[in-house]
Amino acid sequence: MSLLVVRDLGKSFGGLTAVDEVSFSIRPGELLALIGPNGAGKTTTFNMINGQLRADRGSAQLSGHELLGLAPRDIWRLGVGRTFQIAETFGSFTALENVQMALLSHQRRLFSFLKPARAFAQARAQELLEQVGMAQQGERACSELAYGDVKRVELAMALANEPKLLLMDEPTAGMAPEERHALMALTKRLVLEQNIAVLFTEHSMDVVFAFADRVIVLARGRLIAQGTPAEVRANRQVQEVYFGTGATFHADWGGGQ
Ligand SMILES: Nc1ncnc2c1ncn2[C@@H]1O[C@H](COP(=O)(O)OP(=O)(O)OP(=O)(O)O)[C@@H](O)[C@H]1O
Repeated sequence: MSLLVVRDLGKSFGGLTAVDEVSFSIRPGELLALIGPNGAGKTTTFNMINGQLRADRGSAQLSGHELLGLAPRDIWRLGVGRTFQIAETFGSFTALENVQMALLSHQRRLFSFLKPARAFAQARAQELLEQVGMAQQGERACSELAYGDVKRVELAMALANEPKLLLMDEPTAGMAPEERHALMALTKRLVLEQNIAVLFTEHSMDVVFAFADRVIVLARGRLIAQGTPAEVRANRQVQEVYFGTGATFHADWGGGQ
């Protein structure tokens, strides 16, 4: 049973069709990678689903609820979460405080200083930090943490919203290969345990081939292939689209799984 069903999604900017009749679906517990060369329409697709960008055509239904046309906050409340980067201004806050803020915001009690809300958030924040393997570092300022650990805190913050669907835009950008794999292995374990569906974009093909359950491929706004990582890797049209565009794709071509 699909959680998110996207049908004939479309968006144009002036004369440019950025996303053209794109259809796909995701099941709970599934990691679906959205890949494609630069300018393929990945970010535009993401932003239509999370409400930041108005779609021109199509539909995106979460358990039968139409998302298109809703404000980002209402989409978030329906259970569509996203990883967001800890802004520099919050770097001075501890890991625990950052997760607490995400929790209080989820409960619509942001900056509530009522004792019960604070106590609840503190206990739950600690639990979330444990889930991402950061229980011992809760009192450290995020600005002092290693990059991979900041990413773990950001994952805990995304989970605070108890999402049904998690949108991750290049979750491993800027990370070293071992760090990338550790973060994605953790993400995979948590989403399976919590039955969350994940849609992620990723330029690193080794991550895609190692962790995605299924892959959809966009090129110039159109969905040109979908299937298992092995099917997509063997797809001639996909190989043609990527040829000469990304050294990463070719370098890591055989390195996944
Ligand atoms: N606000 C905008 N106004 C005009 N054109 C836009 C706008 N946003 C995106 N585009 C164009 O739409 C197309 C798809 O862009 P998009 O950012 O969705 O691609 P992408 O697959 O996410 O690329 P990348 O991998 O480089 O991030 C591109 O040609 C881009 O230039």
